[in-house]
Amino acid sequence: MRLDYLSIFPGYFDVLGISLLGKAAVNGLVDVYAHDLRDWTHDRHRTVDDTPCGGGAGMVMKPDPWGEAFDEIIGTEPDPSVHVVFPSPSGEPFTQSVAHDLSSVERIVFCCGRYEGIDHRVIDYARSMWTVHEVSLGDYVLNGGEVAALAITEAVVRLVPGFMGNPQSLAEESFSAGQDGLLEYPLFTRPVSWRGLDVPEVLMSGHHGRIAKWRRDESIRLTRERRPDLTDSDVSARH
Ligand SMILES: COC(=O)c1cc2cc(CO)sc2[nH]1
Repeated sequence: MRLDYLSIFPGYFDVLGISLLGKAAVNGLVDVYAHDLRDWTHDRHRTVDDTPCGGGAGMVMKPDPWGEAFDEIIGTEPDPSVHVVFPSPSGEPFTQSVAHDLSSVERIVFCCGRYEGIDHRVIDYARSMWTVHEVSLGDYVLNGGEVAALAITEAVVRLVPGFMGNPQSLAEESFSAGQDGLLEYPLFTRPVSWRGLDVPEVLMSGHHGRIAKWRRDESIRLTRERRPDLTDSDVSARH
């Protein structure tokens, strides 16, 4: 998998050389390239923004540098196998399902906006050439797309076959298919007693059936308490 990042702050992506992602990059599972959008400007100030047409506060990212960067980094011919991701507060929700879909593609280009956002024609042009995902991580404001791109990257790359040491750990996570859309149950390890707090006895019983039931019940309880939106009618009936 090749990952490209287009940003006026490419340094954000130095972190991808660390930990698991670093290992994946080393063993050739993932190739990471960060690019400074200003490399495709031609004026002395390396200008990437301008005032919004129609007025309004702030600045908008000019389309020209993006187009020239696309030409050099991706190419000038349409190719639906290239997936271009625009993190955006007005995007579609980024979910584990989207992460799963992206984990099997060969190439992802992340376009990180700053200022008030990117001239919309950049997104329209990208849609005419590649497979585009405008995705939101949630209903909150960031100053740019870089942090969102890092979060999306981690969610996607950890699902790439061969990336995680123990694939079984993927199966039991919140939001993974195996959990029926429920939140993950509470986790415990040794010591059994810690600062007057004990591991639930059932988890030390060695009784696998009782342990599985306790975990399921906890997942249902947590989901009902914290994420009623996830417990739609038939799911709650099933539990
Ligand atoms: C100029 O701001 C951006 O490009 C921008 C991208 C994103 C993604 C967010 C979380 O979904 S908030 C946000 N702002």
